[in-house]
Amino acid sequence: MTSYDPIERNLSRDKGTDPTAPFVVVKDLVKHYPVPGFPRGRSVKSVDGVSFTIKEGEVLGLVGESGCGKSTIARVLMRLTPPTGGVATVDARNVFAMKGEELRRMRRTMQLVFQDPFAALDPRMTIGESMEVPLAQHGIGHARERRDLVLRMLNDVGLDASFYGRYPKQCSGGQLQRVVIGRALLLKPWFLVCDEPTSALDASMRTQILNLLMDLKRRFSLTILMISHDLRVMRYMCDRIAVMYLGQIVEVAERDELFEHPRHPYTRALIASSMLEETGLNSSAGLLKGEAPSPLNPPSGCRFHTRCIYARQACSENLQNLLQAGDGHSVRCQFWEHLDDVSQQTARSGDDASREPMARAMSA
Ligand SMILES: Nc1ncnc2c1ncn2[C@@H]1O[C@H](COP(=O)(O)OP(=O)(O)OP(=O)(O)O)[C@@H](O)[C@H]1O
Repeated sequence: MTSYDPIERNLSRDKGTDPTAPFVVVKDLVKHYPVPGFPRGRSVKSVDGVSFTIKEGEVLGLVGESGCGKSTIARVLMRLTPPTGGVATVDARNVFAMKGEELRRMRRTMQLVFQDPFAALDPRMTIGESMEVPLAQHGIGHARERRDLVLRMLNDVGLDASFYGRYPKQCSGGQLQRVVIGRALLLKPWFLVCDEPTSALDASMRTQILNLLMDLKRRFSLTILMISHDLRVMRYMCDRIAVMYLGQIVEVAERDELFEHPRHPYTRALIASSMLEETGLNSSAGLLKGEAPSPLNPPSGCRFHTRCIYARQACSENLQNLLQAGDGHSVRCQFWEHLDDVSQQTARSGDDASREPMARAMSA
């Protein structure tokens, strides 16, 4: 067993990496799940050509409706399931090419925090035992040292030493999420992927856990990919936000830029929906036409065109690329520059009641 060196992480980060390069680079990521019983080539296109970067110390948000592929990106990045295509590098190391000892070390530096802390912990093990498992798996410290590290980490995540001997059923959801976050941080990761870390918690707990994550990010110098369907979480936590729709990113921008000048109709609908929800109005009324199409057979052209109130004929015909829209803003909509005019006309005309809530929310 090697003794645990808390600065080992920083030493290995310094080896020959360009400090100005993005820390995480994901390029053309594809994950298709074959459908059993269907002819070859028929597959669920869960992630279909996703690219993004994350700077060191940055929190990038990934937001979109349920089923758009957010968790799949997390699982592929963590090597829990193989990609169908694309490249991902973390600290200039090709994550998908790693094998053996290199892969084992990579797993230590990239950690995933899941949505449901109850499912993430073994109910038969005490909190202390569960937290010590990854330390033992990675050969960190002796039994006594591991116990000390866990007790220190419990304190770091705001729990007292009595939690060491408790079982999960003796803890609340918020306390268990603190345990799960602490367990991930014990391995001193560089990169934390948080997949809906607060969606199983009530509103007051949610804020506490988000505050804790922000505090730990600073203290542990973390780079974070924050996954959520909740734009309020994104606004609170993230430096930049990528919006996903049906396996693709439709817009990426700095947080304030995204909320103040959303350029993709889907982002606009999501923001309007979130604002209506906050004011207690029916958040789904009139904002998006119909249901999201199946990822088994995504629409041609712009995938959002079947639900877009601004869609034109060309939207179903042309393959959409992510275009630079200025100010570090990228958008996958060829008509984005006209959208402000169109929303104003829609708000003025008032001829379609179903569009009014969106127009009102947009101009608020
Ligand atoms: N193992 C699998 N086999 C087949 N299809 C899958 C598999 N895992 C996910 N999918 C499909 O891939 C699509 C994306 O799922 P994913 O869980 O990544 O979405 P999500 O945005 O994270 O949604 P949620 O927030 O509900 O988890 C969905 O249509 C889902 O049914």
